[in-house]
Amino acid sequence: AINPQTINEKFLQAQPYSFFLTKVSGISDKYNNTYAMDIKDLLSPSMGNLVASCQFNFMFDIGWLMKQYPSQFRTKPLLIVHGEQGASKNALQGQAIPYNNIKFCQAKLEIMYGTHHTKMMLLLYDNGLRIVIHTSNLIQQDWHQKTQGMWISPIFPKLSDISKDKGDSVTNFKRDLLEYIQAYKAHQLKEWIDLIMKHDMSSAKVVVVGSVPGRHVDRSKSLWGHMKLRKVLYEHGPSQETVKTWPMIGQFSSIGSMGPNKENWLCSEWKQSLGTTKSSSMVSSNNRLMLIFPSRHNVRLSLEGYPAGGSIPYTAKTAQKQLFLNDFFHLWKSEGRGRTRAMPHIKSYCRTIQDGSKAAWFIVTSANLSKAAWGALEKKGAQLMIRSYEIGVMFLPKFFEEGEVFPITSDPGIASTTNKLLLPYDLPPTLYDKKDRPWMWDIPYMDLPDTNGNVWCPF
Ligand SMILES: CC(C)c1cccc2c(O)c(C(=O)O)cnc12
Repeated sequence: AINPQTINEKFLQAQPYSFFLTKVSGISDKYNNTYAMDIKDLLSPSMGNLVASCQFNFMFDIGWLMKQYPSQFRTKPLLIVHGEQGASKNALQGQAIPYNNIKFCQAKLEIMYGTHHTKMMLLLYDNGLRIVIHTSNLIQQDWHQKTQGMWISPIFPKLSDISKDKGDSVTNFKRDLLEYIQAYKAHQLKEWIDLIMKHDMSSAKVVVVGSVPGRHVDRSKSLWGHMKLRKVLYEHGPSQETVKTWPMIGQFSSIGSMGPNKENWLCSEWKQSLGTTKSSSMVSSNNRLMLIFPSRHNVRLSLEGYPAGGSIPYTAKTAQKQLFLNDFFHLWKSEGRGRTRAMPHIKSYCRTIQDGSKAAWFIVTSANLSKAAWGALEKKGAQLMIRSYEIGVMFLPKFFEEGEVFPITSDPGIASTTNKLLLPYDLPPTLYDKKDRPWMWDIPYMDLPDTNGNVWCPF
């Protein structure tokens, strides 16, 4: 169906990638009726008869979240996995006082500046278990007028009790998901770990790419962050031959401090990981790295206006320390998806041929462009230091029987009649003009009004 009418038709149309954007209010329905889901769709009875759920996230509006569940599911057990401490932990728990079905699990954050960014739903139904890995906070504004991404798993059926099968897929999705959740070492997660173990995830076609805080050494160094990406590309990536001239693209909604020049981290270890190919991790430094990040005018002219920048927390202080990034910045443009004015909160990474017709791989993740999220090598590369919890999924052609590369498009009409992977933004990316500047959320913009006629005074 070109224009699916039901949630199930929408879900089926987006297979086998099952990569969706969130619904955006204020744009033509045609951009929301396909390859897009609202949170109410995800929690709808059409997706399954909910028995219990677990919500991993960073920001929560519990009252709003409960209203997104259909009324008959609002009393089902709900575990909230968060990273709050002290007073903000008490405030979060205070939000849930009216709901006796809600329990909490506090993810430990023992390294400074770490955050619990991971956004994931575990949805237990009477006939199986569904996993959603996404980029939206559980607050109304994150599902209103932003570009957000999600991967929705099929319903994984229960393993038959006598089954000796581990129920994993060729991408080791189940092993990696379990390893990620076990890394929390939280007793509140034990029942969900046991549930995951009891389900057959052999149909999962994506690879988990997660980050867990710590100083990871030896075998653990390649379990997380950009070193996991490097390992996956070394084992399952494109051949050096195929992609040697192909640029790498990073797209994100915040940026960390990465040293005074590109050789400190961005174009050394991080770019080396993105540039890894099958059985070769020689860094082809002449490959272009393109960074898609909203400019000041992208934000000003967005559906939300300057307030969209409240979710794009790049500070002038950090920007000032890394002006080399200005050569890499490209505008947020999503005409194909009708979302040029829906500011990105999605984070995605890929490697594509210059004309944007093919991709060697694609990742949707909670991870912004930061050492905290992807990790930084220390002790002469012997350890990978990660500050935050993150999770994303990687799409590799070989696991979708697509040969070595994906045909890609950013036009839903083309995607619905072909088997192309539908990207969230237009390709090739558009370089900033000379006078364009990246959005910074902590400086005033008084010279030009935004969509709503307002200026921005962040003091
Ligand atoms: C500076 C921090 C607190 C911040 C501000 C605004 C939006 C943020 C956000 O959306 C995330 C996230 O989604 O993980 C994480 N930190 C965010």
